[in-house]
Amino acid sequence: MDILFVRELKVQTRIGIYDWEREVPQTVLIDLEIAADAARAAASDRVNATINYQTVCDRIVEYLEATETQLVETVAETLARMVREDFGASWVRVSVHKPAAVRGTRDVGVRIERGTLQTVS
Ligand SMILES: Nc1nc2c(c(=O)[nH]1)N=C([C@H](O)[C@@H](O)CO)CN2
Repeated sequence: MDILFVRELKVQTRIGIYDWEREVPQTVLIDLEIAADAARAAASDRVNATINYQTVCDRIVEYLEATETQLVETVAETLARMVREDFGASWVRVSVHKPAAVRGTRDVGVRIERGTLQTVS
């Protein structure tokens, strides 16, 4: 199976386990890997034959800018469900990074995989 990817989509969202943390939006970075049939898309050279990664990014930004959550896990699960249910992906890997959220680190976060990645023999 082929993979569409998005690296370091930068979004402002209210996130954190402390009330003070969610008073102002902070930056999160989203990485996505989405199973998609690149050969089918290439055969027609039409974006409607595949998942439009611009549309996926727009949806994620719209959602996260409007929402408030405590955990990076909640964001990851929500985005994984969105990509699978709304965009028809059979498998997705989602990483949510919080840069500089913990002193002494570059970033912290979570990476999850949901669905089934079909391999072609
Ligand atoms: N497993 C998690 N641990 C923590 C999270 C989280 O989202 N998942 N969040 C925090 C704080 O919000 C942190 O980013 C700043 O202290 C701590 N632990």
